[in-house]
Amino acid sequence: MLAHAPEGRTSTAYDYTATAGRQHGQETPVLSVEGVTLQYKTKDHLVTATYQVGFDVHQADRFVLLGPSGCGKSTLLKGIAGFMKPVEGEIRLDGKVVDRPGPDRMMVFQEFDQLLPWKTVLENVMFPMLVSHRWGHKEARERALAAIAKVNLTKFHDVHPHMLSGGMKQRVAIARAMAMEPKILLMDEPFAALDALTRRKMQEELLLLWDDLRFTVVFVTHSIEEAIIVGSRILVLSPHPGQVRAELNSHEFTHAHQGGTEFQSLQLRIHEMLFAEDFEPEAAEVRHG
Ligand SMILES: Nc1ncnc2c1ncn2[C@@H]1O[C@H](COP(=O)(O)OP(=O)(O)OP(=O)(O)O)[C@@H](O)[C@H]1O
Repeated sequence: MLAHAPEGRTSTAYDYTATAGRQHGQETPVLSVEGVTLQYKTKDHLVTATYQVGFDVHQADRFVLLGPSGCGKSTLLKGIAGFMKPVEGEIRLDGKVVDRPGPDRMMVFQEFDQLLPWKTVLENVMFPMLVSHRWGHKEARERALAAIAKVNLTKFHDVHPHMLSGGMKQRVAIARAMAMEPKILLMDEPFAALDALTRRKMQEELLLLWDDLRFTVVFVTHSIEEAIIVGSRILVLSPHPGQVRAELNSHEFTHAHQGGTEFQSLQLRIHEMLFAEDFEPEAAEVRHG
């Protein structure tokens, strides 16, 4: 079956479900989003960005929020990060309601200018560690150097961001976030502005890093292909305002499967879910919220 059925129910089509995501049993999720509606109040309008969205993210999930432009993916990340409070529902991290930002949730953005231009790579990676006061200078330096080595930038630790390519800057941003040992890494279309080859390389590197460290990540994208490759689980959101259409497992797909029959069927199926005007979610595919 294609979809993950939260209550143990099953659905039709493809069998992509027997995954780690399903073996958590009673384990408390790292992140739990329940019936979350997020709104923006502007001078003239009330914009509902997401409507009653619900999902659980477990330890070591690579959880992808996938949906068309404007469906509220970034807004959901802002809610998880604690920058926005839901008008309805609840977001919990390790069981505690999220009501403010914290160093346990580190964000990596699409923008290349998320690094401080006047600081070197090493100083950039050390910066949040020093600000958080969780580590002293010496330890922060050691941790930063280790994180920089993990993303293969040791030779560049002393240079300033303007000397780096877009992909290298993203690796620094990832190293900076990982060095903080967040409970959850939040990535908002981190590779969208990269050229196709660099994007693919970055996806591969992220998966290698995950193989090594098994961190928990929520990854936003509007690319179906990227969602299938990067994600172990995919939450498919409807167009604006974002509502859950399905929750799928895709942990076994890598770049090597691209173009294969199963990969293509999953791509097509997700495409239908995303864009069919008269989409009727199968009961077992819907994650209520
Ligand atoms: N600061 C804001 N004030 C008012 N409305 C906003 C604001 N930010 C986003 N919105 C609206 O909320 C909705 C969701 O936006 P959001 O950026 O979360 O979507 P998205 O799925 O991340 O889109 P994209 O893939 O294009 O980045 C959109 O209708 C958008 O216009």
